[in-house]
Amino acid sequence: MDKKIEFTVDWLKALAKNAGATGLLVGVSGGVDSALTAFLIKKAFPDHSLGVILPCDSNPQDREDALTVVKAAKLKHVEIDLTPTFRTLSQTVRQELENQDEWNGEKERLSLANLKARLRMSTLYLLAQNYNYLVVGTDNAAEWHLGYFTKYGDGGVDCVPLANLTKGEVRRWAAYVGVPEHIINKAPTAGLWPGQTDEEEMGITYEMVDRYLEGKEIPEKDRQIIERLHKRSAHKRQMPPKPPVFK
Ligand SMILES: Nc1ncnc2c1ncn2[C@@H]1O[C@H](COP(=O)(O)OP(=O)(O)OC[C@H]2O[C@@H]([n+]3cccc(C(=O)O)c3)[C@H](O)[C@@H]2O)[C@@H](O)[C@H]1O
Ligand SMILES: Nc1ncnc2c1ncn2[C@@H]1O[C@H](COP(=O)(O)OP(=O)(O)OP(=O)(O)O)[C@@H](O)[C@H]1O
Ligand SMILES: [Mg+2]
Repeated sequence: MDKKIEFTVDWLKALAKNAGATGLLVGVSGGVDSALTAFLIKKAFPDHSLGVILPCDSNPQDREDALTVVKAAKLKHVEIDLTPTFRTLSQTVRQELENQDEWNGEKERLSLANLKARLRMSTLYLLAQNYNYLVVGTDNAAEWHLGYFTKYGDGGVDCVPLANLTKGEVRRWAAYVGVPEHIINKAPTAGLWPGQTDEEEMGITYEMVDRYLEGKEIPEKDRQIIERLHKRSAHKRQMPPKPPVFK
């Protein structure tokens, strides 16, 4: 594991160097994926790495956990509360569409959740240019394969160092580098609405997705869920399509 971690840290260093960037930053949520990423960027750039805590109508415990992570990683951090921005923008759009009787209440939870992820992305890029850093993503292999991320939200990043790691591997690497145990054992959540958990929303457990990605046998119904989510999210793993040249 030591060698694999070193390989990933070297990869991050080379990526930044080739881009002319002087360091790396990551949004730190209090979950294990960003915790591991926080430790990796600190290893890559001990003096030029930044953790960014971005509460957005969030559970206050997430902020506490994020502070625990940056402290454990000895990572410099900034905190920017996006709650007022989120409320202003969402209420402005909602009011305008309600005036035209076009606000889709059924889509409200998801559309506003994705807005939170995209406000975080915009904030991370503002900071990235300020510091001349790259934005490091936190998607693991399961999230990447299923498309369980917001397009141009948490999916809008400069690199995805954990994209080959199953959730189990993320937890093992996290334990190895020193992420606090209660962060590793938390139920994975996007934290986009109260009570949200990844496994409930995806309709499948990480254990099953990991087994599938490792080429092991899984029940047929789970395989179907994975393949349906993978197919449906193909557009998120590609550049936007353009029409063929008209002749
Ligand atoms: N075939 C296609 N070709 C090109 N574009 C296509 C498309 N189908 C949809 N689209 C576009 O994509 C949009 C839908 O994609 P998107 O906006 O991502 O939205 P969607 O996939 O519906 O939702 C994002 C999911 O990721 C989860 N999430 C988000 C953020 C963080 C985390 C976490 O684990 O922390 C999880 C979130 O809870 C939710 O389940 C559509 O509104 C449309 O604009
Ligand atoms: N409150 C937040 N502050 C800063 N970044 C955040 C916040 N919430 C989410 N993010 C960013 O969005 C990413 C996607 O969240 P995701 O839930 O997949 O990862 P995680 O919280 O690190 O781990 P887990 O999946 O186990 O909850 C986070 O890793 C982080 O980079
Ligand atoms: Mg999370």
